[in-house]
Amino acid sequence: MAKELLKATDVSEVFGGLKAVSDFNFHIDKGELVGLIGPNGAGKTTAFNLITGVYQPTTGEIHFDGKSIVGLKPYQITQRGIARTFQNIRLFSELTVLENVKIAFHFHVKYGLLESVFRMGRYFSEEEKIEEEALKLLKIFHLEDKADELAKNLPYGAQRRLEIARALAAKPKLLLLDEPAAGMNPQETKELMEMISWIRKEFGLTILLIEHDMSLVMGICERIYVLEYGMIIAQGTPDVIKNDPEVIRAYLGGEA
Ligand SMILES: Nc1ncnc2c1ncn2[C@@H]1O[C@H](COP(=O)(O)OP(=O)(O)OP(=O)(O)O)[C@@H](O)[C@H]1O
Repeated sequence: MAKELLKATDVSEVFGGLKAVSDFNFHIDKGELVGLIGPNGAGKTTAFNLITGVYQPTTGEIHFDGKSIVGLKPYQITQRGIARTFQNIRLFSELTVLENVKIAFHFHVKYGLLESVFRMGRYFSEEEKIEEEALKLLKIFHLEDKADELAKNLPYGAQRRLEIARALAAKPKLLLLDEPAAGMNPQETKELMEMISWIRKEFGLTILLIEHDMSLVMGICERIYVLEYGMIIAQGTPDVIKNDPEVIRAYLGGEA
């Protein structure tokens, strides 16, 4: 059996009087592709914000790779190996497509200040390596022809793909995708699904995704958690979820 990579135990998050996430217990094993679904306001993005250190849990524990990550800052959690994309795309809009990916790589390079000032030695070889790796990622996401365009000038679907490419530049073990297919047409969504499956294998990733597009969730996730009012009301394989009466009631508006 695969080893647990992420585990949340009795996690709650209270905003004022509202329990946005309540007694959240879940786990993701290494290599799994797991979906997190639920109606608007169910607490999905709050769960992502708790995992990535944007919020601290009011109560409960979160372990990543066997160690607690509660209390760590978002950048420390990125360094531990968790990267994410956002529901509202957050790119450096005035930078080029290539620069957006190269910036993320820079978190991982090791060269001293003097070397970078004088642009000598290791700096050059690191820069060349970064550019090469960034271009490789752009190719995976069919963005290599757009490398020199400003990020803001890309069509919406391409901006979403660029966000994933940038997240991968942080070399994560766990990738969190917040509505990656939002705003995409069916053809773009289909291509995105193939890309997600491919990068998982290629990079040995574990993936947790929030998505409203049921064809995507049911098509690629092995396991799904369903949230309603901050609580997990169901979990299981796509077949189990599709036929769960609680899910049909809560999420699909009563239609079988
Ligand atoms: N920073 C905050 N302060 C106060 N309330 C918040 C905060 N963040 C989220 N909430 C509330 O917590 C609840 C869960 O919100 P969240 O954004 O996590 O839901 P969601 O499942 O991601 O919804 P959607 O599908 O609409 O994105 C909502 O009632 C929301 O208004």
